[in-house]
Amino acid sequence: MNAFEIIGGKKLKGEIQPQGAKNEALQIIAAVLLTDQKITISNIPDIKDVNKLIELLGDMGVSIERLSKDTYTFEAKNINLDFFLSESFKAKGGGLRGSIMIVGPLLGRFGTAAIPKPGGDKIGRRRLDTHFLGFEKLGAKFVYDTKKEFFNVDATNLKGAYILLDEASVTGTANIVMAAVLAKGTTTIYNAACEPYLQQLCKMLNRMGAKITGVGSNLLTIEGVTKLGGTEHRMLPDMIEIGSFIGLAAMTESEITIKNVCYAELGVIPDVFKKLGIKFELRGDDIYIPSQKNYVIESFIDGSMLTVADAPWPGFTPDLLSIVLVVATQAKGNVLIHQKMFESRLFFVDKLIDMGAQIILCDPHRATVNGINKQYKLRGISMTSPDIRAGVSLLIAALSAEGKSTIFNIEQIERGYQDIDIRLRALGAQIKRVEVSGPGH
Ligand SMILES: CC(=O)N[C@H]1[C@@H](OP(=O)(O)OP(=O)(O)OC[C@H]2O[C@@H](n3ccc(=O)[nH]c3=O)[C@H](O)[C@@H]2O)O[C@H](CO)[C@@H](O)[C@@H]1O
Ligand SMILES: C=C(OP(=O)(O)O)C(=O)O
Repeated sequence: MNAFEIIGGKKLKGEIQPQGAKNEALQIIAAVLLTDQKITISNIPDIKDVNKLIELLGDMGVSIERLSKDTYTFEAKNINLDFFLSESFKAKGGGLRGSIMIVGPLLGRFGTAAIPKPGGDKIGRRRLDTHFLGFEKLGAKFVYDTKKEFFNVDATNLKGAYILLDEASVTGTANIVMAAVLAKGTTTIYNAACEPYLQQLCKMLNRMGAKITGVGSNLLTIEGVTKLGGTEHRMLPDMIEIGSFIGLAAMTESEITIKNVCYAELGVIPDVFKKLGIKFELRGDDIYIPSQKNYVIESFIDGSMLTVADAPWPGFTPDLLSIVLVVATQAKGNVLIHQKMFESRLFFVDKLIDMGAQIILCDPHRATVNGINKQYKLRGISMTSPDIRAGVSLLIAALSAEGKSTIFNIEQIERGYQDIDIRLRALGAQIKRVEVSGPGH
């Protein structure tokens, strides 16, 4: 096991390039199963979750060639459907959330699919009803083996249908879209998730020959086709990394330029950080954040306390709420953080309280942060990262804190952030990776 040792309290300076988007990569890479033609994908982040999915596809028979650090070709000519019965599939498929998205393409192309209950962060119940109810509407039958925690799905003939999703699930929408593109007839998906990564998926599928309209809205219409072909695709920069770096700059009073952010795709993310009082400017397509000692949280127009809550896109992504929370601890003013989607994503605040932050955890979904306006610095402690975004929030807290912090369980962070220690050191951070034995603190 590895840990990060951080000596905090240093200002950072320089430029940082966000990696390709993790959650886009998982959708896009699963989509290569929809065709026997070659697909070239670039700006793929070199992170644990993505590499696990690529390995899984390789095990299933996809020919994979790595052209450079971030560019691969995939050719899903000969897929070994018997692989689903293997123990190896059970172990690897269950290792990440994104593996669930192989079901839609397999169902669309081969009429059958299986998947162990997928992994991902333990941040509350993470049900899959939307996925399987959608497949059912398209004519598939699914069986869930509760003992083995295994889903089997079969469909001799997928047929287009009207599907009103029970919730705007991101991976659920991606999965149903990927099944529907090869179904017979027209599928309409209402209450579809519509975030940029899903738009990217739909655009790529259209380049492969799919007929999807309504991209970017919550009403998608898909006219099924019989075959899809190859294409090339480039991943967007990771918006969660971009938000994380804005937060990092503010907490550590650093002057940082985040390069090539595709600003138009960031939705309300920049505005939420502005509401925390953080100043930055757009220079070309870079976000420039000057070193700033203090930042003051805005109130609502009527003078009431700011609430930052998550919502399906174009609302604010839940994946950045932990970052907003940590950044607010050093702001001037108060904010209510309302994590509506996930039930257990705020349980890392005890570590921030240990570091000296003033936070009241009101209930599993809400925390009130009393920003201390940098009257004193947080103090370094030893802590364990419970999930990917909490992990990065703790990392940001540690970089701003006085003294030494140790963060255990950094595998959680590294499933989504590429070479994070190396990139932070390039900005002047004192962070080093150390090997530890035992589970940590
Ligand atoms: C691999 C991947 O892409 N993971 C992302 C994906 O997960 P994932 O696709 O698994 O998340 P879903 O969109 O299905 O749902 C996330 C949670 O929000 C709840 N929910 C969802 C929609 C809704 O309208 N109301 C509601 O309450 C769900 O019950 C669930 O608890 O989207 C989540 C929500 O943006 C992100 O946190 C994850 O990082
Ligand atoms: C929760 C996340 O990922 P996953 O859905 O893969 O667990 C995340 O990216 O913040």
